[in-house]
Amino acid sequence: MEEPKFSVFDEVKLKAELERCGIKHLHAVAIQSYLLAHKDAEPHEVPDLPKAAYPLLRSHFKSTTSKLKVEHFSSDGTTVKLLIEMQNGQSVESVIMRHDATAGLYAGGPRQGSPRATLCVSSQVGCQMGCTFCATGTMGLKGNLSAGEIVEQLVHATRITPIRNIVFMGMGEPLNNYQAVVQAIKTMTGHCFSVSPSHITLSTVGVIPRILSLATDLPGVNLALSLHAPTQELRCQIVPAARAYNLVKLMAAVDSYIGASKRKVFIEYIMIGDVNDSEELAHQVGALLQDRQVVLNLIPYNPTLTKADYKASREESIHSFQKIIREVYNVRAIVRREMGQDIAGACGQLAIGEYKKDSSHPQKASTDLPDIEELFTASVRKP
Ligand SMILES: C[S@@+](CC[C@H](N)C(=O)[O-])C[C@H]1O[C@@H](n2cnc3c(N)ncnc32)[C@H](O)[C@@H]1O
Ligand code: SF4
Repeated sequence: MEEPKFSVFDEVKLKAELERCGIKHLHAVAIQSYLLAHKDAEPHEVPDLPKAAYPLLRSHFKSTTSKLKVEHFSSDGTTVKLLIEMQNGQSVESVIMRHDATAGLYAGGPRQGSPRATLCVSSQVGCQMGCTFCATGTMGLKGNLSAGEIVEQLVHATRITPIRNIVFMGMGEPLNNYQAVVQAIKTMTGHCFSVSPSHITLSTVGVIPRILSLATDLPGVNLALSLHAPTQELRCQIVPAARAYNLVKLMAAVDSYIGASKRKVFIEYIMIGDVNDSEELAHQVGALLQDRQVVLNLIPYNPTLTKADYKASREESIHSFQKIIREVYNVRAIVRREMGQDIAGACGQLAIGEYKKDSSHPQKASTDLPDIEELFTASVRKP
């Protein structure tokens, strides 16, 4: 079998290989930048690159180790889902959401700055946490992505449209692939991509020991906690990982994170009809979150092919839940507008193969990409 190549967007590996050849670190950035701009470049085309690097890079010098296979467009033209195949044959999905059409996104806040897009990246193939409402959870864990493979999702997306915000809310639990995620974020915020740390949000189901190290390892990056229930008992029913990570300890970890990072934390709460959306639970959520530096995001449940017989909360239930939390407990609470549901590209709908929700929507091969305006209006223009 062919030896796997390392991704040149895995900065740590690239620098180590260059160092072995006695070549300076700064060339790593030159190589990455050139490959970002020139998909099919050759080593000798990179300006000022020492000749000694050519043989080393020739074997690794593909713009990406992964391939963009398919894009799906949402019918309203705001969302594009990318299917990306790794060199080992496994695939993940990433989703681009057009920022100026997005309300309630985390990183960078809604409608700020230029109309750039938000990219939702995957950190694992599948996920071992098994949340009862999540399509990715039904897959189990198939593998971890390398730092380079995580960054390459940004490379593919950037070739389609400039990306302003990145959310780790695709497939996988980022804190279960900690080293690779930390390394990937360092590369994304480094000289080649220059994404602002405050425009990156990492979402976790609550892996306590890693939450505690995040403030030190990724200062300036936003944290979102998928809470979904205000009591240990209910949380265990819908989020199996809660059995290992007790709610009292989890909230203590969030407090430590807020203290160390001096940043507010986003709390995600999926709204499942007749499961966790009663007024009584709204009071419990309010009581749990009041006096903490948090913003609550209520996420209407997106239909998935999980075993559980869930339905989305009714709109009235979501609004009375939100009202109680805001007005009785003075906690900031936002209802997140979901994008890309019709292409199974919304939160929790990402899955591969037989785990996938059917989507009979416009698809396109990876070659011949349209420009950005065409891309985002392609589906609405179709007859
Ligand atoms: C897919 S997860 C990935 C990040 C991380 N594993 C986590 O759970 O936070 C991103 C967000 O999607 C939410 N989610 C999962 N399944 C969902 C569904 N069916 N409908 C709405 N949101 C869902 C999760 O709760 C989480 O807040
Ligand atoms: S919600 Fe997050 S942690 Fe839970 S199964 Fe899905 S990806 Fe994994």
